[in-house]
Amino acid sequence: MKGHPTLDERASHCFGCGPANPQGLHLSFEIDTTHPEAPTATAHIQLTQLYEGPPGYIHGGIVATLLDESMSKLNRPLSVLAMTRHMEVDYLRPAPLHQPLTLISRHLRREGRKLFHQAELLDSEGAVLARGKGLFVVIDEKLLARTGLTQPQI
Ligand SMILES: CCCCCCCCCC(=O)SCCNC(=O)CCNC(=O)[C@H](O)C(C)(C)COP(=O)(O)OP(=O)(O)OC[C@H]1O[C@@H](n2cnc3c(N)ncnc32)[C@H](O)[C@@H]1OP(=O)(O)O
Repeated sequence: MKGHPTLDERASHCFGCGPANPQGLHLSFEIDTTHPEAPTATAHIQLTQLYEGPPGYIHGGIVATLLDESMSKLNRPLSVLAMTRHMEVDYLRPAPLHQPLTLISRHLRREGRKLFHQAELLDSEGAVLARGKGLFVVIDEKLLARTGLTQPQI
């Protein structure tokens, strides 16, 4: 795969976390590996009207994106490359724009190639606004190669 960019080199336009995407969310996560088998990822966010769905609130698709991105950040500390295979979202309360919110994900369990994660979007009082559960499937070098990428250092 010499000559092909690594995944990290191509990830800078990721809508969720890529610094080079001017229209992206620019999410930045703190990863806690105090318990290496159960890492967590936390981001502090505050979204503008660009992401509005119902008046004053975050669009539901963006809420799903936040949860998905948050869960995806658990894969590297688990030393795997994995993609979302399935996710479900509980929209518990409308998520407000212009207010500080917290995004927290945690790894639940692994069954072979299947990683089960969970993520929550919380308001400043700690109330859960949305909860996602995700199945991420570990991908191999062959799939990565089909996308023209090479393995990053993990
Ligand atoms: C490269 C890393 C990039 C990181 C960027 C992160 C961005 C944020 C995260 C994302 O949004 S990723 C983008 C959205 N996801 C995708 O585009 C993935 C598209 N799907 C695929 O490419 C393939 O489906 C995938 C590589 C994930 C898996 O394909 P496979 O053919 O290797 O696996 P398969 O579909 O057979 O499913 C694997 C296992 O999951 C099981 N499974 C599927 N759906 C299930 C379900 N709903 N519940 C429980 N198990 C389920 C399935 O039965 C099977 O179980 P077994 O291995 O035990 O046989």
